[in-house]
Amino acid sequence: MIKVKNLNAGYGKLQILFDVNAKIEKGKITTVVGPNGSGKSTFLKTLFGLTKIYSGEIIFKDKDIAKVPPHKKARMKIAYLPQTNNVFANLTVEENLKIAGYVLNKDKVKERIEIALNVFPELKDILKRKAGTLSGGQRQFLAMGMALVRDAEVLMLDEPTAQLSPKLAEVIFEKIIEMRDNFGLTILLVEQNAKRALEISDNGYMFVSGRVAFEGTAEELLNHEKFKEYSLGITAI
Ligand SMILES: Nc1ncnc2c1ncn2[C@@H]1O[C@H](COP(=O)(O)OP(=O)(O)OP(=O)(O)O)[C@@H](O)[C@H]1O
Repeated sequence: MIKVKNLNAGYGKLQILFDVNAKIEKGKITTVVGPNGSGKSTFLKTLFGLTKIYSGEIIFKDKDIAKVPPHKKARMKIAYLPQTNNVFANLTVEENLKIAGYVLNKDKVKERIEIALNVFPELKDILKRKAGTLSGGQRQFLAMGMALVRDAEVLMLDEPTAQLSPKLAEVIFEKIIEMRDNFGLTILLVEQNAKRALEISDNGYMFVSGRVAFEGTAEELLNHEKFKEYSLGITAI
């Protein structure tokens, strides 16, 4: 679905990603893990067009979209959910859902909101609440629901379980699985909760210092000696 070729990117002159090659397969969950500061978030931002790309290609549906700006990528059904500020705080839950579907016609928006509320029934009772007053978990449900309203094909999630209780984190992981299995979404996930994230994933990448240190099926990563050491905190890699 998305093929990343020899990607070099960063912020201004500060290069963060070095020669990254990756394949994000259609209808699968791909998780990026790695130590703090290894460039995981920068990778997602780069795919969405929010950093400076020095060289390399991002192939999506046979086209190089490396230079396509974020608003056009959104129209190409690529959704990016940053860690924070992923909803409009001053608008209600309902307004957020409606705004997510602004490019669709009215009937279609209604239909998509219904679909989103079926996946996130937790939102049904809080439709009139301002998004800024929601708990972390509710906000995450809303942000993911908005991506469903938009009918996104690719969903890039930056640490969706950050600061959530283990129980709520588990609910988010279940929703991610549901979005893959029931809607065929292609999901790219960055997670601190590396072990659990890989357990629900098909494929994985381990980033170290802005480079792909190793890659494989999620199972291969989970069983990789280096990954075991890293997740046990024995080595910083
Ligand atoms: N807007 C920015 N401008 C300049 N440097 C930045 C910016 N955002 C991130 N960086 C730097 O890029 C490097 C990689 O950060 P990034 O957030 O991509 O790592 P990460 O692997 O997602 O880390 P974490 O797990 O801590 O979120 C860090 O050194 C960080 O300080």
